[in-house]
Amino acid sequence: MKLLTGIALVAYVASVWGNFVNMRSLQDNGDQKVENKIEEAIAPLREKIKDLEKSFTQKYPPVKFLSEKDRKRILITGGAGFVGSHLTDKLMMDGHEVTVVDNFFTGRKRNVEHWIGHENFELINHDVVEPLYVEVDQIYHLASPASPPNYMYNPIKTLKTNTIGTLNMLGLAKRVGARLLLASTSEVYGDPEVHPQNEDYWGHVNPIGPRACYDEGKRVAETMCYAYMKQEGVEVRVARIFNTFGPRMHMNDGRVVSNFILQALQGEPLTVYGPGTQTRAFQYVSDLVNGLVALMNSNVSSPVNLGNPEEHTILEFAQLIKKLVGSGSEIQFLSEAQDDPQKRKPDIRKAKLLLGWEPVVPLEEGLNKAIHYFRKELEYQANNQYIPKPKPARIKKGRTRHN
Ligand SMILES: O=C(O)[C@H]1O[C@H](OP(=O)(O)OP(=O)(O)OC[C@H]2O[C@@H](n3ccc(=O)[nH]c3=O)[C@H](O)[C@@H]2O)[C@H](O)[C@@H](O)[C@@H]1O
Repeated sequence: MKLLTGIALVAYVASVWGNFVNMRSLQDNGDQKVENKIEEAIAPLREKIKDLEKSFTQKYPPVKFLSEKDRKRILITGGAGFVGSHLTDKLMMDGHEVTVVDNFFTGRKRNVEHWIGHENFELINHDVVEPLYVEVDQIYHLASPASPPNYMYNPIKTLKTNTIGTLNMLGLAKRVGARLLLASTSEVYGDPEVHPQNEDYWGHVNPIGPRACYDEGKRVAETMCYAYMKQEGVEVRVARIFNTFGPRMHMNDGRVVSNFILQALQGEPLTVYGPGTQTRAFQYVSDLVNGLVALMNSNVSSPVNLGNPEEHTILEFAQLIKKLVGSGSEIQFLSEAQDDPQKRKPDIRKAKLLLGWEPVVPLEEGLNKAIHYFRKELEYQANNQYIPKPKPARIKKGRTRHN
């Protein structure tokens, strides 16, 4: 009896197992088919993703490989601005790790968007007036509006940026043992009584005039650098930057180069402030960037002028831009700007001697590049303007329309 029950039980289990196996294989077949179909459908998508990944990794400008020993972690404050973004390009292409900090007051994401996603690049939306905690080897401290209309727009903020902002960056340099380069300015010489201006000249600045927020802000920023150097042993570099121009200047920058080029391109009058006899010497942005990097990596801790000594009157400059653009614009004389420096030209003997640096881009070549850039910007603006489409008349069903 026991044997019979056992045989019946085995037979029952065998039949249940058989059914189960049959059902599983049917289900497996069904699942397999579904899986195959899904696989077929997503295969082209997989290919597309691969292509996208490829184009994504290929889209960055070429970056040198640097060994751990040579690769530096570099912070650029104001790195999304006009000069900062060109410096970002140079340091990224040289193979360093670059962190850009910008509050986007005058900087723009567009200036550095070609690096977003790169493993060596980081973009932080931050105002240097607040402390910052990052680990870096070098700090290029460029954060500050630089164009007179921009820095006069909110003088208190300009002062805070150049004083509290610089203190914060020096504090960071001290904490992490980084070297800091301050982007100072030819404006520390004010309306100069010495011509050309060398680094030993103490300047002639009106401390309560409209430019003072920037001029005095930068002067005290220099003072802070040397106080941190003497008291705390922070390594500092100070670049006194003279008038600089090039692509990525903001369309509304308000400085003379972008104003004249945009006015000439649009057939509007070129606005000369005063009689146009005041002089400036203009350097192309790539020359400045090379000078900044050379200074940072030198052993020169005292201030160094970086500029192009080719001097022109503003009127000559207006005529040159008109000629290069091929523009029929008039020249319009407006009232003189208050405390406008009457003569400015850098003495760059120190940079030549100690850094082996001098500008190499001729003025007309640089201007042609800037003209090309602004022409494209105007086209970009024209193509991206929002023009609202006329709304179709709303017809409500079931009701008579009264016109
Ligand atoms: O370009 C720069 O890097 C420098 O620009 C400014 O100094 P500024 O020389 O006054 O610069 P601009 O506003 O470009 O003016 C240059 C000259 O052109 C004149 N100008 C400006 C604009 C304009 O439409 N028309 C015009 O005649 C100004 O009155 C001034 O005499 C900043 O104050 C500096 O810190 C900065 O280093």
